[in-house]
Amino acid sequence: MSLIVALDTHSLDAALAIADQLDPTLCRVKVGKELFTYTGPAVVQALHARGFEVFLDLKFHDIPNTTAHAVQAAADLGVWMVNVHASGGRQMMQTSAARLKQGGYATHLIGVTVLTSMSAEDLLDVGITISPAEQVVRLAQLAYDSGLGGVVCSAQEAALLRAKFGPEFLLVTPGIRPAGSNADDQKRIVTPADAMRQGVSHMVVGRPITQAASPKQAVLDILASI
Ligand SMILES: O=c1ccn([C@@H]2O[C@H](COP(=O)(O)O)[C@@H](O)[C@H]2O)c(=O)[nH]1
Repeated sequence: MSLIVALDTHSLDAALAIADQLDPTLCRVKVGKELFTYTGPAVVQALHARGFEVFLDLKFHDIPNTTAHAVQAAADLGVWMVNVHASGGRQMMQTSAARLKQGGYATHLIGVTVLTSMSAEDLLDVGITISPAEQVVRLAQLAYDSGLGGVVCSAQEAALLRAKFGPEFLLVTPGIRPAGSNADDQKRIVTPADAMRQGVSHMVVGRPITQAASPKQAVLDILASI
């Protein structure tokens, strides 16, 4: 199991101020839509220069051709991991996975299942009448069949997916909250220790680390708790 710190900040300087308190041998970092939209590839290059492996969390969701080219563009930046929305469908995921394979890229491609900010009620609003866990399994199966190496899900669904897809399938889980910390906008939350027990491969933690008085100590505390 490894830790990924979500650097959700509004500038290169703000992101690097946090990254410079972290140890690339203890965690990876995640660059998401906010930071990447402000900085572009410069932040990825700066993080690589500091020795971090980067998960570029842009959650691509478009027609197959566009998505596959975007995935390749991410891989050309040398990122460790990139993702697409599994709800973009089989052809979109297959085309993207094939592009990485043909290009010989080492970048991991994973599929977002159901956002950890969504509950059963939220799914109903968008016309999905099954539970979050059932929808996660459905989309994870599609991602698996389409040749992706793993999924983004909540650790609440991790044990189910681990049993179904085996030890190599990557289970990347945001919505991690150390006991007693604020859930913020996350709805399917799990503590680091429980996530570990459920068999996740990578846990993603943002605000509990980036907004801590000492991000470095917050990382150490999470690692000590698992
Ligand atoms: O289902 C998902 C997919 C992605 N995320 C991203 O993870 C981090 C979580 O940050 P916290 O501050 O720990 O809540 C954030 O960058 C999200 O964009 C997610 O939360 N859920």
